[in-house]
Amino acid sequence: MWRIGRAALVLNRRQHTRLFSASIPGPCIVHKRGADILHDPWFNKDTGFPLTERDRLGLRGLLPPRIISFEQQYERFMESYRSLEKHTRGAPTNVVSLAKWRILNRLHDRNETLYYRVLIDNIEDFAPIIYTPTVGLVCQNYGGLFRRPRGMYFSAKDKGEMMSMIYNWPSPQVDMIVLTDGSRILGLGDLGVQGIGIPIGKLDMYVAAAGMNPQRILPVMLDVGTSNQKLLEDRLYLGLRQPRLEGEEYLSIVDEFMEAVHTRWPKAIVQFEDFQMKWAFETLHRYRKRFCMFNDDIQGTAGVALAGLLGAVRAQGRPLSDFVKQKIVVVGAGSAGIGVLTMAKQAVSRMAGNNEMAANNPFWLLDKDGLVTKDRKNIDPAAAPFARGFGLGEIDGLGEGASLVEVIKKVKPHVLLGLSGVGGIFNEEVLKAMRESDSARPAIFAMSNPTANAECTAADAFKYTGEHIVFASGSPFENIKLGNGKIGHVNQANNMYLFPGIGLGSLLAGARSISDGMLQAASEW
Ligand SMILES: NC(=O)c1ccc[n+]([C@@H]2O[C@H](COP(=O)([O-])OP(=O)(O)OC[C@H]3O[C@@H](n4cnc5c(N)ncnc54)[C@H](O)[C@@H]3O)[C@@H](O)[C@H]2O)c1
Ligand SMILES: O=C(O)C[C@H](O)C(=O)O
Ligand SMILES: [Mg+2]
Repeated sequence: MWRIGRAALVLNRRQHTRLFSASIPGPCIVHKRGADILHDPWFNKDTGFPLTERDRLGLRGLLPPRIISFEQQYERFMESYRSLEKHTRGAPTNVVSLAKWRILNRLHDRNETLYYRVLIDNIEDFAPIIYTPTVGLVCQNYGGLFRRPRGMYFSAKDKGEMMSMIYNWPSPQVDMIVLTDGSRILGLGDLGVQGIGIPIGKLDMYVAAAGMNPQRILPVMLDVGTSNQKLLEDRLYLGLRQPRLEGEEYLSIVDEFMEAVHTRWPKAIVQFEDFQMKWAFETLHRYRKRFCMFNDDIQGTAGVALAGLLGAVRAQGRPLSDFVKQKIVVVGAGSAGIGVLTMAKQAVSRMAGNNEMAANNPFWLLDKDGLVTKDRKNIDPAAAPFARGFGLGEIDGLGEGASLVEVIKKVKPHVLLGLSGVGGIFNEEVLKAMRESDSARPAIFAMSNPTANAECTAADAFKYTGEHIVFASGSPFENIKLGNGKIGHVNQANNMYLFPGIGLGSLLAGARSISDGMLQAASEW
């Protein structure tokens, strides 16, 4: 599926050129003059302005005399990027990644036309820099990296002001908004206002992969405080220095924002991103019938994971209808894990009929307290539908809180899927236990981000479970050389292969809401 995803990304590149060139400011009315144009990344062409435009727009004398074409500027940027790569070779990965992010971010802040052309043409190289995993590092260091504002910030201090604030955004039309409150950034936890890096990176993928007009996207941070004590004590922290709001006080901020944004742009699509679990489900339930919105961590992830689960059946050389016979162990019962199981259960019910599902529950769900069963005390209502202990398909000897190794040894699952946020929990013992899978090609999906939070590396999965596995991860890993010329192929199971299509499809269809059926269709496409 994800290879198709890449094809879709590449396909979009060609489409995108048409779309993008259609949407990027060609001959348009520019109401700015002189230095204001040079300082506006939407309109700036740097040294590419021809003499006629320099005269007409009051730029003569504000640029070096020589006119450098777009293509020459492109080559010049790529040369400086490749030179950076050469001169940082051997430096620590984080240092290199942040240096690459900085050179791309400077271009983004200066000349968006050139930036998106460069990004689209080099998407496989640059996605891991402007998106996962590097974007996680950027969010962690945002206080020191911040140079030029991008997007809008609505804070708890703006209560009652949002309806007027929304008109401060310079673009008359906004199609796509990615919104976060910074409460669960990737697997890095509460990063407060520094989480703005995620909406910016996600929207870059909308432009690069779906051809969205960069002048009609809007990254938004809802700064409702943070529970991250380290940030509250950090002198460079740019957000509200207060504990994170809770309860109705919190929801009133989100309510006011959603009202304000849809007053100005009634058809704007809002993607909720990286909200902590309780608000991820609550806000999805609260808004999905009133606005065109979705939660990417719950629904986008579910779509991508279902695509991968169906792809794993195909990779195991079995008919898709065998999906209902797949035994699937999911580690992580948060917004992502529950989202995946909910969609997978819908797919099984659709394929096999509800009574079959009850009889042979094919899912085992674990969280930080082990296997979730009906004996769990104070079970999370979201996890309850997946608690073991019902139906005839019970495998004896697996009680409440059973460990992952116990579950694998008893169940011999076809699929082991991680959305725990905890790096390395698919350790050698777990991965070796997967050798006993009932599948000739067990699937291991280490979907947590960023890389350090992946449940296992690709190398360990191939090394300990064997070279016949189907492997996918949330953050990119290189393919593995297995020796004798054989390659262990690594897929990327990331919702970036789904949300650009969901947003673009909803926009082009003029959808008033985003249904589960749309996400199912996207995952089966
Ligand atoms: N690949 C993707 O497209 C994608 C999409 C969404 C989320 N994610 C990643 O998934 C991870 C979780 O996201 P979330 O929103 O569900 O987080 P969350 O905090 O809502 O849930 C985490 C879950 O993992 C469980 N857990 C924690 N430690 C555990 C352990 N040692 N063993 C078993 N379970 C454990 C917790 O009990 C909780 O149920 C993050 O790293 C996130 O980046 C990846
Ligand atoms: O941001 C990503 O890379 C995927 C996902 O939305 C996540 O929260 O991990
Ligand atoms: Mg996310």
